[in-house]
Amino acid sequence: MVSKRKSHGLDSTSAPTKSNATLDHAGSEKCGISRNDTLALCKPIAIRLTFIVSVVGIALWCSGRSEELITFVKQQEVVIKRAQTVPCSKDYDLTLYKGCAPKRCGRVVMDGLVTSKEAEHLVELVESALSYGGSTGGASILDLHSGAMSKGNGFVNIYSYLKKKKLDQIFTDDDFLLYTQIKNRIRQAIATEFGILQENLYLTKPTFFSRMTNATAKTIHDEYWHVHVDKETYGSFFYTSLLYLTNHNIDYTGGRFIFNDADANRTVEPRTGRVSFFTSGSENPHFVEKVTSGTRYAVTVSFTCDKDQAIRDPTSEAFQD
Ligand SMILES: O=C(O)CCC(=O)C(=O)O
Ligand SMILES: [Fe+2]
Repeated sequence: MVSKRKSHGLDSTSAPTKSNATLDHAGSEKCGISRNDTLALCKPIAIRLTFIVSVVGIALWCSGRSEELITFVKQQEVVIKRAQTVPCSKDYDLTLYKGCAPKRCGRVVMDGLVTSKEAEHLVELVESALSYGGSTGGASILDLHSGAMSKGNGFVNIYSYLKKKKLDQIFTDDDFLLYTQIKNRIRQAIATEFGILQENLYLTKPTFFSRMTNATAKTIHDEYWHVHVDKETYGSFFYTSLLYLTNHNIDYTGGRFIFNDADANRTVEPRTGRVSFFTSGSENPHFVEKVTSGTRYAVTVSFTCDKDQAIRDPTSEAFQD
């Protein structure tokens, strides 16, 4: 998606100059005719190209999307809080979910919620799980709650997989406790920032670790770079949070998180321990830029206002099922 949108950008800005230059050159060489004739021949092509470029430009303008790239938070910065309010979509039922659905929408980035040590511990945890699996393509997930883990071109249940292979379960009670403590800190921060009671916010599924690389996608599950709206993609989400476990431009290149706003693309550059959270409706369409080298780790932890969509905190009970 990134590359697609970027190529649109080229079409609408630099393409006219580029195309005309190519035409001048290739046209006269190929035709083997005089410069005047070449100009006459190339004119209709140039007109056609100008037309195509204008249509693409108008289409972009009509879609209300711009190619401008604004850095919302840089990797090197340490931010206590950076917030942006955006007008809410109509995706929320404020009557049914009074006191929880957002009356004010937006996005917030905080660096003080999770320590580097905690983030590093989570990387070890996900790495040890994925050593038993991992996607053949560029995106692997591990869902602590359901046990779903990418393996090859599909998924296995990590808990039953280890049991079947008579291997020790790799997560301890302390690992689950750490996950729950972090989840509670994020839930508190979301509740404070959006002016709601944290008791009304429930953890919902899927909640998963992700590992992204530049490996060629083998299935649709590897294509993490498409613009999407979490409320549409996952159904139950009201508030999405992302905890970054590694650093953009240090541990990997590419892989920035991008809000695809009407006036610009706004990037959040991942940093170890950085938490980014936002309302999950269509006011916050987003995608992850393709990773170009290295490995990107993150955790998606999301919340719903719908009690029926609540899940319990993952615990070692998962092994017993
Ligand atoms: O990892 C990220 O930065 C974003 C992931 C995402 O968009 C999602 O889990 O829905
Ligand atoms: Fe998302």
